[in-house]
Amino acid sequence: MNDILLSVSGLGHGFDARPALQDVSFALNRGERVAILGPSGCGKTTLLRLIAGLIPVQTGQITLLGANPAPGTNSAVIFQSPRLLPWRRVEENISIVLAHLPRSARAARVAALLARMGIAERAGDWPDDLSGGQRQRLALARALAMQAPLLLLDEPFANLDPLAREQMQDVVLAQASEEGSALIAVTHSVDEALILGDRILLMQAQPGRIWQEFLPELPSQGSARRKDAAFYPTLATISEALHRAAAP
Ligand SMILES: Nc1ncnc2c1ncn2[C@@H]1O[C@H](COP(=O)(O)OP(=O)(O)OP(=O)(O)O)[C@@H](O)[C@H]1O
Repeated sequence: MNDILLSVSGLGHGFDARPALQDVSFALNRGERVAILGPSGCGKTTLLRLIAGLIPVQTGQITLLGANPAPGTNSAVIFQSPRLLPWRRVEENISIVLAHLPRSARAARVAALLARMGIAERAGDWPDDLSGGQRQRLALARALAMQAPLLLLDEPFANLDPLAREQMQDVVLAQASEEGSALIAVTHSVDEALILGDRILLMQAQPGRIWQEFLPELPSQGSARRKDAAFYPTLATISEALHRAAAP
């Protein structure tokens, strides 16, 4: 049974009359995970920002179904750089999005998220005193704290070392599963697309559009997928398609 959360239809976007996206349409079910893969400049970030409501829609329609009427509560975006509040301590950077909870529930939730991210002992520190990787973990914790039905990831693991990247991918996937959140992950990496997505939309540039869709059959979840027999053959097939998508 389909339970559609997001519908994107005939979406187009231009900057200074230069087309960045053209006729992008897809739907996303509740709890579904989609990776958006494509060469540099094909409009992945623009698509994500439109879905997040960070830039206004010019052409086409984006509908979040059954959305909470309070603005900003239906999706949580995680960017490549952390975008923290440097004048708030680590724990306050998370509790600020939990103002609707009673104080004790808020504290428990902040503590649980910091522990899950492996930065519990930094709760009382300033963000500027954290390492780059720890700051990104905090940004992930803050986005997950929102318990939004839709998580939007714009390469948030790109600046992490490979081990931390794998850990954070798995934490985000586990948390999304527990909350029943759907996920759209923008990435340049076929490996990351296969780890995060159950469905992969491959885009082409000039103008940015969806070119191919892949539904890899990988029984495991998260980084454990690398052990599935189909993982590397699927990676090879999609890498080849990505090269063709990027060809002039
Ligand atoms: N604010 C802006 N003003 C003008 N042009 C923009 C703006 N944002 C994006 N563009 C242009 O729109 C196109 C798509 O950009 P976008 O950042 O969405 O691509 P992308 O696929 O995310 O790229 P990358 O993988 O390199 O991050 C590019 O040609 C880019 O130069």
